[in-house]
Amino acid sequence: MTTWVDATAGASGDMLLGALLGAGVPLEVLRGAVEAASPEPVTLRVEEVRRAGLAATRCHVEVADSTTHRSWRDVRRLLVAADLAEPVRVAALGVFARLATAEGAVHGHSPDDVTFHEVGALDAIADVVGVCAGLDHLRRRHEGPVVVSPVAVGSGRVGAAHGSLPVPVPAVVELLRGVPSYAGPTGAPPAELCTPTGAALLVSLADTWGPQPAMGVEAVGVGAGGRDPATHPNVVRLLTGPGVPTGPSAGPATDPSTELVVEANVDDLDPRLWPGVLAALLEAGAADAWLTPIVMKKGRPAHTLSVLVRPELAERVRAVVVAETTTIGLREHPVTKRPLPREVVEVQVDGTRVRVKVAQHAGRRITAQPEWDDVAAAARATGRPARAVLAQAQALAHDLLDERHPDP
Ligand SMILES: O=C([S-])c1cc(C(=O)S)c[n+]([C@@H]2O[C@H](COP(=O)(O)O)[C@@H](O)[C@H]2O)c1
Ligand code: NI
Repeated sequence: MTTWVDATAGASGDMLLGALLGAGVPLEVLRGAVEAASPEPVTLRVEEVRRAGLAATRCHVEVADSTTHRSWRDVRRLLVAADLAEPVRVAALGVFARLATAEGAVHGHSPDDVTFHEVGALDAIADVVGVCAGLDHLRRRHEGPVVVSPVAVGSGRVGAAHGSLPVPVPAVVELLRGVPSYAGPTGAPPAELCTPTGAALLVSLADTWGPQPAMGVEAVGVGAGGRDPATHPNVVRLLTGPGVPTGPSAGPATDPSTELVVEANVDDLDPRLWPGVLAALLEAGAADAWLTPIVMKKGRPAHTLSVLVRPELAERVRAVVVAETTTIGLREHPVTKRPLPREVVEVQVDGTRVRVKVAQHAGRRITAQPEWDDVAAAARATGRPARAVLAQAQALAHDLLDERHPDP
């Protein structure tokens, strides 16, 4: 599943929240994460609005007036202690680390000494945690890359704590180093189109940058900004749907695609580190990562580490292999991947959600495999044996799909 974020009218935290809601993320997912991370009450209020004639979703982040200034250390402590799903916590920490590094660079401080005021108030915590939770929700159902368009940053000047700042504001310039950005829609009045929080979210979420890739769009979210200039719709759009291979083999999403296998033979890594290496590679976007025991040159017992990855995510995988193992070189070869058509459905086993991956061949359902992490969680929650949960989830998925698409 591909996600494309259209930031050609700019981006801010609340615009991204609106886009995620419009693309089908339940408000409760965002509220749950925001409430878990906020030290003071925060309300998310949703309103259907128009921007230059386009229907859009406005997410208002409402917080009580507060004079509390929080440093990056304070925000980090809040996020580490919050009752958040681990991937959401890691993503939110990454976004705030980028903000702190950018603010530190601009003001000449170390990131740890950065005090957020405008950028670090409660609404920014809500924006960051809410967007990370919303994207995590989409990705749990559908793995796949996030592609972000070139970012419109705006022009002119904006009032901030330091007086009037030039647009793009200095923190945005730092955050968007090396990624495509430009002033924005022709004829747009001078304004700040991309805020530091919006920029930090975009660079953290993006796997790659560019125009909409070939994809079969299914869900569309249109997130409204606060202003409504007549020159262009002040919105972020978020599109999701299956990626479609292009080029000579273009066809449906399940056509063969070319991926890379990145490999290294390693004989000198503490074996207790391997499980963490494999987990970090999957976290970085690898489709699979595995070890094969081998006997290497000089009769040394060793492992071949193999990682299957889409080309656009290969750079992240290379960085993880080099950082997490002792290898000083990599081998790579292209492979053809032939995925069967599949979808993920959700069933409830004794009130606990279990995702089931259902694959087809020649137009018929051939497997329905519950996600093991969900089965283990449901077994823990219910006290039932995991194999009973697994069998029930499988049967429920077949029942659900029989109702939806009865076999001819
Ligand atoms: O508060 C600070 S230090 C601050 C720095 C900068 C720099 O670019 S440096 C910019 N701003 C402005 O604050 C508001 C709020 O930003 P959010 O990301 O929290 O929405 C925005 O106008 C920034 O340009 C503040
Ligand atoms: Ni600043």
